[in-house]
Amino acid sequence: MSTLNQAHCEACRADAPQVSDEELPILIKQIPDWNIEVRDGVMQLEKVFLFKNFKHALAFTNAVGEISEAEGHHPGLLTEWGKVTVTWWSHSIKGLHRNDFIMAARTDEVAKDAEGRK
Ligand SMILES: C[C@H](O)[C@H](O)[C@H]1CNC2=NC(N)=NC(=O)C2=N1
Repeated sequence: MSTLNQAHCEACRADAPQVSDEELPILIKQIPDWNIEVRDGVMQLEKVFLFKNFKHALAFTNAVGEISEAEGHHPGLLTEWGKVTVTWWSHSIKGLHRNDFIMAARTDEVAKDAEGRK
C-alpha cells in the first residue's frame, strides 16, 4: 500500500464508511503533527502553518487549493496574516475518511515547498 502522501482520494460517497476506531490510531500516527478536533459532532483533522507574512500565507493557501481541486476533496482554510489553519474532514459522511488523512499528508508535502515558512 502506498504511503499517504503518495496516495489519491477515492470519490466522496455518502454511504462511505468513516475511519474506524481501529484505523484511527494507525492513520493519525502517519500524520503526527495534526490534531483531531470534534466540532458539532464532526471529527476533523487540523494543523496550523506559520508564515513570515500574509503574502506567503496566501500563496500556501492557493497551493493547497490546487491539490484539493485536483483530488476533488476540499479543506477548510482560514488564512490570516502569517498563519493558515487547514482543516480536513469529509462533508459527505460528516466525519473522517481515509481521504482526509491522504490530504493532510499531501498538505504537509505542499508546506515543505512553501516559501516564507516560520
Ligand atoms: C460534488 C463534489 O465532488 C463533492 O461535493 C465533493 C467536493 N469536495 C469535498 N470535500 C470534502 N472535504 N468532503 C466532501 O464530501 C466533498 N465532496
